Amino acid sequence: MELRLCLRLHAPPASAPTTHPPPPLSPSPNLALRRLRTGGSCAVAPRRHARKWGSAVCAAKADGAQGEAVKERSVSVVLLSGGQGKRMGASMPKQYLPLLGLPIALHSLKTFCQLKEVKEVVVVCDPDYKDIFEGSIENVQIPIKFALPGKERQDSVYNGLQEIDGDSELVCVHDSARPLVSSEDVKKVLEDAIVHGAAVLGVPVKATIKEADSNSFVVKTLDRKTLWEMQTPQVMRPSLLRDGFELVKRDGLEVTDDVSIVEYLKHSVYITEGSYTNIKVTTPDDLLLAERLMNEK
Ligand SMILES: Nc1ccn([C@@H]2O[C@H](COP(=O)(O)OP(=O)(O)OP(=O)(O)O)[C@@H](O)[C@H]2O)c(=O)n1
Ligand SMILES: C[C@](O)(CO)[C@H](O)COP(=O)(O)O
Repeated sequence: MELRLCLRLHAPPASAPTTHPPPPLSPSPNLALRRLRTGGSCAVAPRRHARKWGSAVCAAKADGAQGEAVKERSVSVVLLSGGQGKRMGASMPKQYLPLLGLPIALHSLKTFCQLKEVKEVVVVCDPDYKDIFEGSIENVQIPIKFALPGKERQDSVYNGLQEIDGDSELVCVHDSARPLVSSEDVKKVLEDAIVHGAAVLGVPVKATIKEADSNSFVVKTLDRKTLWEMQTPQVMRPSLLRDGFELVKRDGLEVTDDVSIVEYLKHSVYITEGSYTNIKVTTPDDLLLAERLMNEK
């Protein structure tokens, strides 16, 4: 499918190469450091071989098994574009700021529209910004639908979920503020979601993380090799998200990501190892970093 972006707000970007860096197969710098500290041999299993922690969350592939095929046109994408971007402090919501000449939100829209697995995209956005999406992509063969944003991110996800096709096998929730997600990583997380019912892109935490009390005293140091930073897409069977939302709403729970809703159902969630480059543009420095990473793509 040939896609051509025709922008009303900004000129189209110069055609960029579509190759992506390979997924991070080599151990993280932290792992290398821990190797050094233990005299060269690896005292901990590489993170991609980590297996299980907590009650309901499993870590990324241990056996290198191939993911299951995701059927063509079986996935509904909910593209979240309903935030205000307060931390960015710009004159418009951050997802509409230009990144290499294209509004941030259109970068991932383009990525999803190019995937044969995707049957539709539900854009959750303020109606004032609908025209940024409408007609932004020429020759697109899937419907672009719209839903209204809610007060919090989870309310926007709920509204988007109401608009998806009833026959979809997976719902794939993505922050439009993550313009750098690669189609390879999206495909991996879709495959894992088909196998496990729910999967999320994540990367091993690089920092040392401590829990503190309300007086800023350390309570404990968390075991870094069990910690992953969550990204989007977050993908699950639609029934899991619907059932989860019922419980979450009943119990008045606030969540900051979507698989938390599935975890609340006590259903397992698989972490698909993603890329550190899949950053969320949150503050002005992220915009500079995103520009640089996008140029290197
Ligand atoms: N009520 C909301 C809040 C957030 N989002 C979307 O969820 C993603 C992640 O949220 P975040 O980065 O926190 O965006 P904002 O809420 O816009 O940022 P801020 O907290 O700085 O206002 C973004 O793509 C944002 O547009 C949304 O659709 N509806
Ligand atoms: C879902 C998420 O992108 C995972 O990292 C993130 O939690 C959403 O952003 P927020 O800034 O916490 O609303």
